[in-house]
Amino acid sequence: MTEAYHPHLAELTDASPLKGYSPEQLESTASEIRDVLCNLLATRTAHFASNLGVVELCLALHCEFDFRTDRLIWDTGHQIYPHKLITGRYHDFPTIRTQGGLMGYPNPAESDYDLFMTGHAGCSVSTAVGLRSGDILVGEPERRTVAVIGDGAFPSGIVFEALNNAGELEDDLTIVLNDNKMSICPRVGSVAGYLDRLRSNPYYTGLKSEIGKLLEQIPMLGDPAERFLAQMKEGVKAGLLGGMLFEELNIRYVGPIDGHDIGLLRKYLAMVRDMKGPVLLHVVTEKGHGYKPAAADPVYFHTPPAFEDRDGKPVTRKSDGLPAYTNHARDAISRAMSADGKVSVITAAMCQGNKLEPVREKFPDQFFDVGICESHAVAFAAGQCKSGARPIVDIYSTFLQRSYDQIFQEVCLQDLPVVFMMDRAGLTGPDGPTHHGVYDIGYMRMFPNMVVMAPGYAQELELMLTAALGHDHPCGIRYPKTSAMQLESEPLPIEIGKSETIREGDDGTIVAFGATLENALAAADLLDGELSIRVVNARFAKPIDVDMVRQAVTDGRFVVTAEEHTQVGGFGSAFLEAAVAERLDTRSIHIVGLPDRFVEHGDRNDLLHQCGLSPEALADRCRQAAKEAGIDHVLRSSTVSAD
Ligand SMILES: Cc1ncc(C[n+]2csc(CCOP(=O)(O)OP(=O)(O)O)c2C)c(N)n1
Ligand SMILES: CC(=O)[C@@H](O)[C@H](O)COP(=O)(O)O
Ligand SMILES: [Mg+2]
Repeated sequence: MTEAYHPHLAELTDASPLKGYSPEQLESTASEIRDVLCNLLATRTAHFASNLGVVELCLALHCEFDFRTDRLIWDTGHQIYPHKLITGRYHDFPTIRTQGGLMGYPNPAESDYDLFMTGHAGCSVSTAVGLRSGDILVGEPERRTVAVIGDGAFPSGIVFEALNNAGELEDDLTIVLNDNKMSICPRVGSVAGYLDRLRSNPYYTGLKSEIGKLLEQIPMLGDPAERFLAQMKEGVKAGLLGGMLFEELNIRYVGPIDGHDIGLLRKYLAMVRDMKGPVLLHVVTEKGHGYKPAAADPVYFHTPPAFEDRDGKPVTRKSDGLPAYTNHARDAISRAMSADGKVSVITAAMCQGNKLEPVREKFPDQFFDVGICESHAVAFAAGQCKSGARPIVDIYSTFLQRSYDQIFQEVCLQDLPVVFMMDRAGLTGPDGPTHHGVYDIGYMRMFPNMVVMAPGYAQELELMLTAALGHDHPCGIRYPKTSAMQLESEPLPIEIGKSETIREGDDGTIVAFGATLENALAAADLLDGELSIRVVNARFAKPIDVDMVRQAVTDGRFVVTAEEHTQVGGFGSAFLEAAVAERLDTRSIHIVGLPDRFVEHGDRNDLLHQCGLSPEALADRCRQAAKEAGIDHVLRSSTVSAD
């Protein structure tokens, strides 16, 4: 990056100099930040529109607070780039979202300015209330606390749990609601409607204080009338001044104010900073502000593919490759909804990520976007199911973790046939540990009645969805963020609890669960001439195909299980449990999955290789297993070469 173009950013080893910047210098710094963001998107996919929208807010916050001691939590954390740029990470910024480089989310390991590594929406107010309470407990009440939460994250249920607590504790707290009318798609729900009404109120330019003064002048009459009038006055005041929802929860409401006017932001941040108790400052911003194409299409520019800007026109490099599993899932869901009007699809604010926009248009009555409210999404699906509908819950594996108790109580305990499409199951790559979906086999297979399956290739996904919709119990189907292999041969029909052998072999077996099948087949090809490897497409983690387990352990000399999931409690564990139940010799079983640690962000294929799941790594694991099993594969290869 050329520092000459970003002189202010280049000098900011921390944010403290900002307090001495003139308005002109702050505006220049804002321009430098936007220039860096555009440069980044020329190199790789990243969060773009959200970051463009908080540039002024970020600068104003760091002018009015000192976050070397004060507390700042950015909800979700995808809009953290300006914060990183002004807190000493400008020079490292080109490494963002690459392995070993900066994370694309807050990361305490990078800077004391980052307090929590986050990527899941909705928790900022809770952690901020906790930070404030903790600072008081440890005798550091001088530390101020700020949570910045977007209007998409705001309806998350946990936010109202936090407001409920904050209103009672009455600890000093600043909540900045960044309202840009957008989640990833346009925001949904009645909270969105309420915020629209608040936005329609005149900007907080002092007019409200005039109204307040006017109301105070209304004369009080006798007792009964006085009480009525007092209530009416409060009602009129709240109605005129807005924010009644918050004021009623004992959270002071201030706003809405223009979130791109640094001077105005500073004025009101200074005001709310010194107010007693919890205060919500409603800030109105434009997602994508400062780059016209992003402001015009903030959905596309939420995390756009890398693009070159040519005279204000973004030109994206053409993406090649086979359609992603997500495309096949969307098409299968669409066909299922077309075939049966009782089939619904429920997304939790990920219509774009789930590629469901065409489904939303084609089946408006069967499509439900509940916002970033995954717990509600699952309980809502259970309710639909109970009524005889057939809901498909289309939620990323990692975000579905938020619904753990509803999957247990509202779905599995009731044995309701909800279908869970767990997208992004596996390593998501640059998004890193907050987004890797690597625990779902573990958390889903523990519940009685649940079926857990995974397609190993494109055609299998629709077969599995059809089987799930025809199954009268809960089902989870997991698939990763990658293109889907096309299988040349005709797939076997799906039979619950049955696997399929894709390739025969005598020395050992790779049992692949899900999309790892592609690399397992490639590994077997690499071993041709050395080892004869059988490859099984497991299809089910629960119920696991016990006959397959028995055959794999007894026919060959070793078994390698492969899954894009933590080794702890995943498919390999299920395989072992079945082998033990069958009293098989488990010494020949090798489990390949993710290690019991948080896998960092990076290129997905690099991470797969480092975790032993690339074709090369799986082939090496088979060589090691063969050696342990006493198969002298080197001899075999020399035998082969002797022919
Ligand atoms: C629990 C959870 N569900 C879904 C997501 C996916 N997600 C990331 S950002 C986003 C939209 C956030 O909207 P908002 O809070 O308004 O922030 P903005 O991008 O508008 O600044 C969503 C749905 C997530 N990060 N966490
Ligand atoms: C911040 C967030 O959670 C989303 O923007 C997420 O990064 C989207 O992931 P995909 O790009 O895989 O849809
Ligand atoms: Mg928003």
